[in-house]
Amino acid sequence: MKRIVTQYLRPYYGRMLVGFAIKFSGTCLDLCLPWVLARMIDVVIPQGERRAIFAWGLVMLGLAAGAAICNITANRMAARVAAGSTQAVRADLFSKVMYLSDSQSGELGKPSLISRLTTDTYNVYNVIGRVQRLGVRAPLLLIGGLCITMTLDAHLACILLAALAILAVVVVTVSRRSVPMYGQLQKALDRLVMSVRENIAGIRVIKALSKEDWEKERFAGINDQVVQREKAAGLTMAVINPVMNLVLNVGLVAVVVAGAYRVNAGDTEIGKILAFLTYFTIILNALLSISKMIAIISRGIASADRIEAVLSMEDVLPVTEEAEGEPEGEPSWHICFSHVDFSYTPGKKNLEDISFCLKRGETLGIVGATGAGKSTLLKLLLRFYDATGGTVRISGRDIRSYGLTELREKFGVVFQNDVIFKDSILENIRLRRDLTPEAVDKALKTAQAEEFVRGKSGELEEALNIRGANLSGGQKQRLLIARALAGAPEILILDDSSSALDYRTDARLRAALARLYPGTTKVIVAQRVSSILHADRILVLQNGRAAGLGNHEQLLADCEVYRRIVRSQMGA
Ligand SMILES: Nc1ncnc2c1ncn2[C@@H]1O[C@H](COP(=O)(O)OP(=O)(O)OP(=O)(O)O)[C@@H](O)[C@H]1O
Repeated sequence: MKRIVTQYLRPYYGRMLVGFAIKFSGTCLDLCLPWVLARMIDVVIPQGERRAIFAWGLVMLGLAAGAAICNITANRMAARVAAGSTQAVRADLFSKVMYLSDSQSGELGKPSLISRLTTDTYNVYNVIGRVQRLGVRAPLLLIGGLCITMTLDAHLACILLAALAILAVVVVTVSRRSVPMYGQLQKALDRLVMSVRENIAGIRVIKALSKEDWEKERFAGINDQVVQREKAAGLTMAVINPVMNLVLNVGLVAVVVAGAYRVNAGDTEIGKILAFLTYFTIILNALLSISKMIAIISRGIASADRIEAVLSMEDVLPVTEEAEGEPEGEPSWHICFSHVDFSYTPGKKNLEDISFCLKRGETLGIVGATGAGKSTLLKLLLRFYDATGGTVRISGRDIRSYGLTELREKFGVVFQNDVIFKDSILENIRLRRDLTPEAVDKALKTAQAEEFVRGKSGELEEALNIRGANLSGGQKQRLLIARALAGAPEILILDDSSSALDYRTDARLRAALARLYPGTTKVIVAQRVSSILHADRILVLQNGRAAGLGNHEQLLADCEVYRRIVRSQMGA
């Protein structure tokens, strides 16, 4: 919570101080009202002077109106501060999430990141608002009310103190039990979000394998856990209100009975008893508000800690100077991997001693069995991860010496199962970039997407469904390739992204790429040998190691793994 208070609330310190002062004034006015009422009944009305009664009536009206104006003003200021500061927290958290490395977001988990951005920021909003609205008011009503009741009638105040003690014990006991319960509930909700996300994303697979019942059972288990925890927390909290009402009513009866005796004995007056009853209600409600505030604060602190854990994550991909004494790479090579090793987890090398270089405009094809490390190699090139050994260079410079934005601007990328947004075809290609219509047309033409885009309605403005649900697999791939090409990238990366194209379209795509983007260096991962057959260099990966590097003919002559792949796909 420290960072929220010192960083995000700092711009609002002044406004919050003014808000607290206004709230303080409004609460003081509220506290004066019952005292003035007592004076009216005990002193002013018995004197029978109309003007005095009228004047005191006006005082009461003024107090009530002043209190209302102050409280409304302070509450509105509080709402603005809570909304403004939470907006800043959410914006920073969102941009931090955008820049987290793959390993960091994998460690936290996507569902947890989603709840940090949604539920947790909402909890923080609630705390900031609630503390401003009640942080001054409730304690002031409690302490101020107690002081006034002491001066009104110390004997009756003892009844109030006894009721307060009982209520304090109940509130503390219940809060101690319920606060950890809400923590547990939040964790169960995280699991629920994760399950929903997985199920919705994989709904087709679930249907295809007729696993609906199994998934329903699994979901019911998680749902049940949420319900149990909600119930446990709810049932515990359910004690507070009825006990509070019971204590309040018994206390009021005791005050009325004791008060009646004292009025009869001439020790006090009716007005004071009436004022006392009002203070009694005010004080017990203040205590209840404080207990609720404590519950909201503890939930908010847990949420703020989860948010701060993300915000304070170290940058694991810092930009470095070129290492001292390290020879600059040969700038005539556009991309150069030199003895690159990489492990996702210590102890197991997922890539080992990978070396290859490409000139500007050349094409590298990468083939290998599933899990051989093809996508991992691309992730190192894009610097989603840093190599654990060796160097990756672009234009002779270690990629770690580029700023991440500068580096990634060089690329046009299509990953496996990339995302189509719920937007028009044009926006899906442009992605808020400042592209000329000619660049978009050229990309569409190269990606062989023009005919189906124009064929659909002739309009690039046509809206697409979320995840491109109204497109076929091949159409989606062509659109994604057009998106990657539209920015005229220095390097084009295609990760198994023409697999859904028929052979003729795939061949036309390769020919157009060579003709229209001759200066773009292409790195193409493909399961189909035909897609990379004509590449200047082909890297054959096997269990993270290079089993062969060369063009098609060289590999056919020298590389048994490649020969096997070709034989299995194209026959002898
Ligand atoms: N985030 C990750 N954390 C840990 N291990 C991973 C991670 N991603 C991939 N791996 C492992 O690294 C190895 C290489 O994976 P990679 O995705 O690079 O294979 P690939 O050749 O692209 O496979 P495919 O053709 O199936 O896409 C695999 O053994 C995989 O289990």
